[in-house]
Amino acid sequence: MQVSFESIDLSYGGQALFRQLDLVIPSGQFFTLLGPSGCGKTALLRMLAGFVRPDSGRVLFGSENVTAVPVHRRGVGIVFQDCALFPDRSVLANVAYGLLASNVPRAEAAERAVAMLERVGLEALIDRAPTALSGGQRQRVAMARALVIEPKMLLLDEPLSALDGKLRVELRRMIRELQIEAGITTVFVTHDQEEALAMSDQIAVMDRGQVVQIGPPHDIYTKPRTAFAADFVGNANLIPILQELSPNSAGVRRLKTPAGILFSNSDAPWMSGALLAVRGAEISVVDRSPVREGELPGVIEHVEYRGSTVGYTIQTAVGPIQVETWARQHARMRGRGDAVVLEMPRTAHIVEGRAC
Ligand SMILES: Nc1ncnc2c1ncn2[C@@H]1O[C@H](COP(=O)(O)OP(=O)(O)OP(=O)(O)O)[C@@H](O)[C@H]1O
Repeated sequence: MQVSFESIDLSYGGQALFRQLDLVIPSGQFFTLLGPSGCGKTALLRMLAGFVRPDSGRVLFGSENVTAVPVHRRGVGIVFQDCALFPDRSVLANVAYGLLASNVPRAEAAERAVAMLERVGLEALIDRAPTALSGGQRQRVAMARALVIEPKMLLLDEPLSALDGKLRVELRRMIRELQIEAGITTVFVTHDQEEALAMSDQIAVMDRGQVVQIGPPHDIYTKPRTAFAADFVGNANLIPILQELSPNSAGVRRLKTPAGILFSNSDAPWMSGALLAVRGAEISVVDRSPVREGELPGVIEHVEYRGSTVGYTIQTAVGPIQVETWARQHARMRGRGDAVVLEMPRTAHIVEGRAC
């Protein structure tokens, strides 16, 4: 089912959060609202659930206007960060609850709840109370409870943020598999860019009540439109562009920056105030002199060994540049104070100004 927001206005205490916001979430997609705290992602999700009504504008499920339809009549499954399970009922009773509330016969409700609990790997724990489960297990119960009612849409409000590293990765995979199996339109709220990139069909990047870019993860990462999107999704180095010069003989764009001439294959237009967004993982650290076009000299200020990668902060004429290199076993690690040259990638993308 396609979901749309049409000309939404919403203010809190006289402060406008959304002004004429339009957004379409295509049917069957895993669609992520990604942005920093306070940008309005939860408010949009709550509008879909029916907990919040816009001051004006419409929320549509398919072609049906649901703006005034209450929560319990919207037919959506919701998973919150804190699960919100009934603590005094068993896992099975928690999952069967929604079915019984919509008058599914008891035996059928139990059968469907058990099948769903098997699907999330909890069949051995159906008699336990939620208080006797781990955080990850509780989120599995919450997913089972949301999906067992065969909702029209699944809403996920930072469901993984209370969990730690490995478990998060395991659960995000399970959630994505369940979503693909059910083919259900899913709206996922997160401020974690890696989670958004790993799970989504499409990501809407939000900044202060506005959707600044929508696209598949690869497009958002490789072709951010604004400095905000480039920096929020994947921590780009942002370098001011003073002027565009004539391309080199291979047709690669040449951009004048305060630290010399850099290259870019970006198809985005250059305009005053534009920045060059360069991913740290695409920069090579080399020893070379003299420095050529497309390179930046610098001095290593900070080194972070991270196991599979090494992060360097390198001071240059355009300020500190973050670089991430693979830490292969025999690769030479450089040290603080080393003078180096940065080979800047042609994949650097031109973005509109204003960082986070
Ligand atoms: N019930 C409310 N009353 C007043 N202001 C509110 C209310 N709900 C949200 N806001 C404000 O609206 C803005 C957006 O809130 P929202 O919860 O949607 O942000 P968010 O992007 O989900 O952030 P977070 O990641 O911190 O949850 C915030 O500035 C918040 O303070």
